[in-house]
Amino acid sequence: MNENIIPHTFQISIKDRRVGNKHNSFLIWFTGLSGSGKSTIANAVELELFNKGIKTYILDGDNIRKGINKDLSFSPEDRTENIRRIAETANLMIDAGLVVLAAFVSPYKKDRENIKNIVKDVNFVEVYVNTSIEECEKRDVKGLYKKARAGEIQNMTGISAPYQAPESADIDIKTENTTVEVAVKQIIDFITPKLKLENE
Ligand SMILES: Nc1ncnc2c1ncn2[C@@H]1O[C@H](COP(=O)(O)OS(=O)(=O)O)[C@@H](OP(=O)(O)O)[C@H]1O
Ligand SMILES: Nc1ncnc2c1ncn2[C@@H]1O[C@H](COP(=O)(O)OP(=O)(O)O)[C@@H](O)[C@H]1O
Repeated sequence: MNENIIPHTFQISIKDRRVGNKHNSFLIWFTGLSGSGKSTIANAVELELFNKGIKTYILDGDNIRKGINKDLSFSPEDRTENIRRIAETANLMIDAGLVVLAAFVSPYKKDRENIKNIVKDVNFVEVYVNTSIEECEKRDVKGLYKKARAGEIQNMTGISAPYQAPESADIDIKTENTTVEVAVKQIIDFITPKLKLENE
């Protein structure tokens, strides 16, 4: 019963951890179709941050859907639960003082809104990796679109399941006319002021 769970107060706080790391902690959330470029851009942003001494971690399909969420499918209900668990995991990592980069299709607006409730608005940066379905299908990095067209994959986002595009993402990257380098610069420029601790 939830009312019987009484949280402990530990001596080391989120603030202590942030001061120890010399930077703020928050979540950078990448949303977009499969093959839009979420992992490629998140990876390049992490490399840049890591080289500046920022403590980071990437959450993506490989470490989540093959581990903690391996029981979940691509039904709307399971996608909602997928995003909820990832947001809770990210929240712990924010608490641990990290800049977390999360790259998930996250096709439903209400699920992305719920992330803000879990990690709090101030800790949430939304990046829309805005690539058309035509381009993603042309790239077909993993051959999934071909399989979806052949009816071998159900609920494929953009083909047989919806993608609800963000209307006011913090950063909107149109990868069809933006290089990875330019996208990384756009993101780094946006988040740099957020890395600063209060009273710095
Ligand atoms: N039906 C269907 N729809 C969309 N994507 C599919 C599907 N089946 C498998 N895949 C592969 O799983 C990756 C998406 O998982 P996510 O956890 O990001 O999806 S979601 O946020 O729960 O919608 C996605 O990875 P990315 O290509 O990195 O986006 C796909 O490779
Ligand atoms: N401007 C760009 N930004 C990101 N990826 C790009 C861009 N142009 C081409 N690509 C290619 O698109 C593919 C995106 O794949 P990936 O990053 O795995 O997407 P996702 O994680 O969204 O499924 C990669 O092969 C990448 O090299």
